[in-house]
Amino acid sequence: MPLTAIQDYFTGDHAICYGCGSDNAHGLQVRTYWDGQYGTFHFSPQDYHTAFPGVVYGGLIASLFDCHCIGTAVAAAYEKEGRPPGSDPLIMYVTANLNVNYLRPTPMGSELMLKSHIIEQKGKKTVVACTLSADDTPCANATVVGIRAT
Ligand SMILES: CCCCCCCCCCCC(=O)SCCNC(=O)CCNC(=O)[C@H](O)C(C)(C)COP(=O)(O)OP(=O)(O)OC[C@H]1O[C@@H](n2cnc3c(N)ncnc32)[C@H](O)[C@@H]1OP(=O)(O)O
Repeated sequence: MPLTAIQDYFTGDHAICYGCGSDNAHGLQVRTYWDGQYGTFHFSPQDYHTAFPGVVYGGLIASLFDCHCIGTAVAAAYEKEGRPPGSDPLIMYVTANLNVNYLRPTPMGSELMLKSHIIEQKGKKTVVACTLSADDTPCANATVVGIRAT
């Protein structure tokens, strides 16, 4: 697994995203570690991320999927072009579609693991699938359609 997350290569206007921007002090700080096959991200929900007692808020989960999957699309695109991550010209994707299945309540108090992989890379479009697990139990999964913006 790389030591640097794909989002850590982003600067300026590309580092202000609420989900993953390193310059956004109020953001979620999503970080995607891409190993060429999977993207991995760990997140520990805080007390204020709750929906109701003991259960993580679903909108937060959607946000984690969103930025982690877009980060996966960006990292995989650099790899496909044989270029170092973050190198110019910058590769950036935006979310066209985010589809989340909530399989069971996601417990507060556990570290969450998101694991993503590429389903399709074709033209401007990349489709990414991701599973969110707590204590090795899948709690939600998602499919994200990313469209290349730059
Ligand atoms: C360095 C990094 C920095 C990164 C800096 C940090 C970035 C963090 C990113 C966070 C993620 C976000 O929240 S991004 C913000 C939320 N998203 C947005 O605001 C995007 C708003 N929507 C748009 O701008 C537009 O609709 C686009 C760009 C998504 C698509 O418009 P378009 O360019 O006209 O696309 P178009 O040519 O028609 O379609 C291209 C392909 O995508 C498919 N497609 C288009 N829309 C959809 C859709 N909703 N659902 C499924 N598939 C779709 C088409 O079928 C086609 O597939 P085919 O025929 O080729 O098979």
